[in-house]
Amino acid sequence: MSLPPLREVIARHGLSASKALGQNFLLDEQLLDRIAALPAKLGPGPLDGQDVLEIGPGPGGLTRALLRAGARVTAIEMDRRCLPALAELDEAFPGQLTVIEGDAMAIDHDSLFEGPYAVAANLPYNVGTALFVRWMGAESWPPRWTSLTLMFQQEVAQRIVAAPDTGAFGRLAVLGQWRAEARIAMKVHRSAFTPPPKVMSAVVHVTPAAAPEGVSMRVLARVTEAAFGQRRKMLRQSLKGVPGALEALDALGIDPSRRAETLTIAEFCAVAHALS
Ligand SMILES: C[S@@+](CC[C@H](N)C(=O)[O-])C[C@H]1O[C@@H](n2cnc3c(N)ncnc32)[C@H](O)[C@@H]1O
Repeated sequence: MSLPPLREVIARHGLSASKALGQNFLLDEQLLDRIAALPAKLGPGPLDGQDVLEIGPGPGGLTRALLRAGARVTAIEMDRRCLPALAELDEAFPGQLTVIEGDAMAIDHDSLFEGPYAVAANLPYNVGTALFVRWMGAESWPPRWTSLTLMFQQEVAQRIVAAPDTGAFGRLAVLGQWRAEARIAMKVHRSAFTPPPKVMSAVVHVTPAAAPEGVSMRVLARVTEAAFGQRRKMLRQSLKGVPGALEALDALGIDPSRRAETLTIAEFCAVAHALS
């Protein structure tokens, strides 16, 4: 069925963008359909008939693209002004949409679904990074989510997919890549948003991969936090406060005069394995 243009939905429901809620809306439906198609293109597969968690649907641009792709969408939105617009989508796609009013940071996402689910979101920067850390930091692996399709500021997206020996390589890269495939699937110009943000954006697509044996997430987080907390220092200095870390470097033949950003993710995992 044909839906009214998003611009009209926003005007009719008085959804002036709130800065405090990080609202920059996407209105280009072709772009939104391309984002919703990423799980089909890059894995794990088409969304048709699948459960999808969307955070921050706002006026529902990405939501309608996900619904068009045949997904069963559970959407968490903090701004109650958006609920009537989302109710219209529920009418247009009966039985496919559940809207939860609330703060996505305060909700246990796994408890919303009986089985696996994909995640899709265009989120404000601070909440997006915090949720990413939470999704990637799960103690048990593979996680219940099957993919993450997330809009970030381009600079954050680059930190997530960064390779060693680059300025962008740090804790987010290790977190995003040590047991997952993370890539920039699409760059999105700031002019695609209403209102346009100051910086460019990019969609990151993540699928879980096998976790290396015997590496504890907690220990890996401790090591990367210490190493990148003083990224300009040599490891012998930055890892001094992590019990056993310097001995682990020695046993693994990792030169302690190297700096954190020169270590590969496999080397970080080897250090964490030795300490786990
Ligand atoms: C960048 S806008 C994107 C809106 C829409 N998905 C789009 O692409 O046009 C971010 C949305 O997230 C919502 N939001 C912000 N913080 C949130 C939170 N902690 N939990 C749930 N929704 C949140 C905002 O109200 C807003 O609707």
